[in-house]
Amino acid sequence: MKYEAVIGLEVHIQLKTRTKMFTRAASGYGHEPNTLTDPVVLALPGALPVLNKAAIDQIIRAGLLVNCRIADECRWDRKNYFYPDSPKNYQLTQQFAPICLGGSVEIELPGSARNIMGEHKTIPLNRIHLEEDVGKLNHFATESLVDYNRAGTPLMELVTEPALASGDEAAAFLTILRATMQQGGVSDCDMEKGQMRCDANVSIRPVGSTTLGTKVEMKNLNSISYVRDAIEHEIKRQTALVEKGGSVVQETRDYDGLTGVSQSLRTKEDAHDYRYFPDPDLMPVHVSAEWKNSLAATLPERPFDRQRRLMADHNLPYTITSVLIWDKPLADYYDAAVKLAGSDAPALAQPLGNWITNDLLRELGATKATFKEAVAKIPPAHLVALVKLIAAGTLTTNTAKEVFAEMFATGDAPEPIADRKNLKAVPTDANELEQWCRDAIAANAKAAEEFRAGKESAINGLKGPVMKASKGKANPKLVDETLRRLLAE
Ligand SMILES: Nc1ncnc2c1ncn2[C@@H]1O[C@H](COP(=O)(O)OP(=O)(O)OP(=O)(O)O)[C@@H](O)[C@H]1O
Ligand SMILES: [Mg+2]
Ligand SMILES: [Mg+2]
Repeated sequence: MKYEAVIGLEVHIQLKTRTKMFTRAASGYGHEPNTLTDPVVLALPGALPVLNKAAIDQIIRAGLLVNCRIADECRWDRKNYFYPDSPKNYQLTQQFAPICLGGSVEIELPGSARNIMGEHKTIPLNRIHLEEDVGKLNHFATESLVDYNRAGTPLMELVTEPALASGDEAAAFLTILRATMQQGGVSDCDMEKGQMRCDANVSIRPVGSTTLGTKVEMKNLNSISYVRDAIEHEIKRQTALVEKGGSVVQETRDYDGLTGVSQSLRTKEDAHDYRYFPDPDLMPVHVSAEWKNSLAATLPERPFDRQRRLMADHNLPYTITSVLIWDKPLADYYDAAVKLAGSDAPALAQPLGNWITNDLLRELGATKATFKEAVAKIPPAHLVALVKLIAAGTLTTNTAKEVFAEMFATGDAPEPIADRKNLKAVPTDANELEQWCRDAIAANAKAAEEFRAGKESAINGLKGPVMKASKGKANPKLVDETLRRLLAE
């Protein structure tokens, strides 16, 4: 029998807010242990929570970015359990009335080659709710110490429907989700800092079956490639088990990304009973249409929407757009440049894309400069000016590269650089140019003949001698035009 995998993800993302969810204590990472605390975070007797509106703003923005319906009202529940990372023995969450309902995420699967767009699929979501993060246990040789700095940080939990089919799909999902939330300013989603964490639920079923198999939840997956590996590993483990006549037991497993080995953490028998109940200290939150709309107005274009627009409006190839859309400042730079190109945009849109995704990024990599520093050196207007000089034939691709390097080094505009380095094609006397062209045709009768017979590339054999006669200073565009005119005579 053939089996297929069914996967559902639970993704926790820390929301970017200045302070914690129910108190004024600061949110942050990398501080001295237990310095970002106060009586509310530590759950000292008598401390009462006060909701941070910024956390609700952020989760509404997150929900709108992934097409959720925003509930008119959401409420708070206590999820009760004892563990030393939680100072108050319960976690505030939204079990029964979450703020974001449904929704979907568009993913792109890997294409057949790097330069070919992969298939797009829509993954339905179940909900997104808000909860508070817990503290962190640090284990040493003989003791464990708890750091409550993370406790109380606003944390969204996004839950997908069981609708993904492979580790690759899960990786594609997390990749676009991370970019969308980063670009929307919802979170930095740095997985190494624990700002984005994922649990993967995996089951298998016979191909064609519509009922779900028993799921296993894989926890502690702290990179996208570990999620992909853990899922593939778990699909193999379950398939082998079932093929041997065994059956999958519902359990939580821990996957070690370094060794690629998983082990059972707990099975269904000791599954938690969290004794959820409404929190008596917090009021329900009402979300008005005005509140929602004002947040919707602050959202950026989503990456795949942007890609479709760039391809449709500027005829950009997939290879260029698939570099731009993952990096908002880079794509914004491109948009700014095209806007400045004005009526020349149709001709310059693609060269601009090439210069940004090839030359600018190469220079960034080579100099280890930040993008901000690069933009300070080469503002979009300077790049547009450079591309215009090439289009006009004043610079050749080669001389433009030299100018570009100097632009990056000095922050100067291209024109003065081309002047002082004497790189501009010199406006040649039309008669002189025509004479050089006539000489080249006469001296290379064979190439001329071939061109006239339809061999387009033969004209290059005539351009060389003309450029040589001009000592490299002739305007290549004019040379091309003049040669064609004379050859047509
Ligand atoms: N049979 C199944 N096979 C694969 N995935 C499943 C299956 N049934 C449910 N899932 C997925 O498991 C996840 C369940 O997450 P949810 O947060 O609702 O519950 P939970 O894991 O029990 O709760 P907790 O937040 O306490 O871990 C969802 O992503 C869902 O799509
Ligand atoms: Mg969950
Ligand atoms: Mg779970």
